[in-house]
Amino acid sequence: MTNNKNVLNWVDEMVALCKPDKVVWIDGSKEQLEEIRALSVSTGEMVKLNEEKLPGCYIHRTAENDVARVEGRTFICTRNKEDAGPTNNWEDPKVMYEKLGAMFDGVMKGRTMYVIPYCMGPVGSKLSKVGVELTDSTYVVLNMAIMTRMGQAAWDHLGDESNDFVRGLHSKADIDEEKRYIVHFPEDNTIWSINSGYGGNVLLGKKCFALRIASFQGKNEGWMAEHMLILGLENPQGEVKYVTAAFPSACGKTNLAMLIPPEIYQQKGYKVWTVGDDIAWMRIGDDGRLWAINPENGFFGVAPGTNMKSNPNALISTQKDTIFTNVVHNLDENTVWWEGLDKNPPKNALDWKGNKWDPESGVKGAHPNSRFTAPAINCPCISSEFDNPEGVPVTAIVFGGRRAKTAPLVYQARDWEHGVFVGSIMASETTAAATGAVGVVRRDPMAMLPFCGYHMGDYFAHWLEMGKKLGDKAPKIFNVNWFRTDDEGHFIWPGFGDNMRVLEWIINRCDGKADAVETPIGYEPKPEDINLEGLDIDLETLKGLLSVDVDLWKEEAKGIHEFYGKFGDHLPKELAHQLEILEENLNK
Ligand SMILES: Nc1nc2c(ncn2[C@@H]2O[C@H](COP(=O)(O)OP(=O)(O)O)[C@@H](O)[C@H]2O)c(=O)[nH]1
Ligand SMILES: C=C(OP(=O)(O)O)C(=O)O
Ligand SMILES: [Mn+2]
Repeated sequence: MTNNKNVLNWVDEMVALCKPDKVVWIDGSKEQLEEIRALSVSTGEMVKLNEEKLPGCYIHRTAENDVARVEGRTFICTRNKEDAGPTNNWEDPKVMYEKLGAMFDGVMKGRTMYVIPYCMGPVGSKLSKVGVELTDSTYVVLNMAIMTRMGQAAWDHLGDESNDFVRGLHSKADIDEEKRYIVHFPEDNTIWSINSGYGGNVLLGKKCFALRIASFQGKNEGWMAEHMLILGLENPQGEVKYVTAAFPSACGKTNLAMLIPPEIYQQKGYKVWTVGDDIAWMRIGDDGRLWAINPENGFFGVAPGTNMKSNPNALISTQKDTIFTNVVHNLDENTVWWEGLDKNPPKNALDWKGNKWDPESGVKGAHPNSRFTAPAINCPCISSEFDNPEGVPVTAIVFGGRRAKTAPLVYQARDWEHGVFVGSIMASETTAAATGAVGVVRRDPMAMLPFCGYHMGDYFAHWLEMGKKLGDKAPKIFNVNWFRTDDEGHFIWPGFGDNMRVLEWIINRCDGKADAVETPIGYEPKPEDINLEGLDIDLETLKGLLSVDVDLWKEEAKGIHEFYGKFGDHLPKELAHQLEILEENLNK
């Protein structure tokens, strides 16, 4: 399938280490994938769902202790500890290779090793990169087949000589949490993942390659790998402007990427097109603008809360050729269910643990981080530019997170440098996407805290550097918060489709068509410039959503000082200066 010696030698080496009984090279053909599906049904790894209602769909359950990313067991192994920075777990690569080498030794005895070639990004694009994942899990093969452009095309993209591919090794040997490791060796383009079967830990093209390894490559090669959705907003004249947005895991990327505008906007002819829902790779184009591609080929979305009202495009995307993980299995219909799908939980069903489930019991049927893996081509609003090797030009970059108070509905950075500051001080409540407490506010710069493959201070410097190169062609930078709550803890802003009203202001700002007011933290809309037509939110409530509480922000500034302190002399002086400006503004 490939004559690339770099690939062949490395596969030989890993086969010698893992000692599988059999090695199967994945060509991505329909026949081969169908065989693997049948195999995975025969071993109980997956259950085939109702072919009439959910054609080509399967359900899978992970182990109960293996349902989310494990940040405490995720490592960046650079030769110098300093290069991994204060926000990553680190170990000496030699020590880690030895330790994990012992765990991988013979781990695939009696098992099959699958060799998965995949291309991140459109095949043939200058922005795309190849990875190879070796795994003993058919679930991984079938998910990678949805999430990436997998098979022969990837070998063709790589060519016979290139050594520029990411070497991924995964085994699901033992599900003991204490033996679980998700390890990156960015200097060797290598990822080793052992003893997990959860998507974020084992679909190595996604967070491991497309963010952690790629961010490191981007720093060295002059581009950016970001935890961002990409959407195209079409106006009534048929012009499309592209927006990227970075929100932490389970904070609304997939939903915003597939937004359906409210009725009044649809009537005027506004549309949103999805280019990507999780990851953006961005380079400066020949025209000096920033261009983005989505390196993925599918959606690994959070199931709970997805329904025909909140996100019909996502739900429709899951109606065929989809793999569901850790959702409720409706036994009468052989279909799936999750909290927030509809008001009719199935009576005869298994919960995400595989136990008989009683919807009246008060126990959740689906895991809060249960997921669907759905092909991008299923999405009714997939962009015509999805496969464009050039990508799309970015007009605006949006940061955001879950904040019950502090952050207003939307504000704009004064310039790129201030925008980098705004991204760097992002904070958000933790979610079920990673193990650990949920709802605790933590700093998560650019939504990259768990995904930056090098020193985060140097990452900020890279952002500043990109801004210098982009000059006046740089996208405008904004911050949003859909999650402000009232005194009873209810979300004030309706969110979802109505986020269109905020996007409209953002695009109008970029076009020089909307005014703004200056606040201590940046530019905000004049309340009357946010269209509230058809909403039961009055101008006073909107003013509340836009308010900047100076006392809260003074506290915030203290927190930023503390956070910045971690980065020592890696913190760019521009950001320290921006913090001074913020404090001056707050004390005015
Ligand atoms: N209140 C509110 N919740 C939202 C909004 N957008 C998404 N969510 C919820 O946030 C959770 C995660 O959303 P998702 O789009 O899957 O996040 P992702 O992991 O960043 O892609 C789901 O429970 C959504 O229903 C919004 O605008 N407002
Ligand atoms: C795949 C994941 O992504 P997200 O929640 O950002 O969609 C994850 O966090 O495991
Ligand atoms: Mn998502």
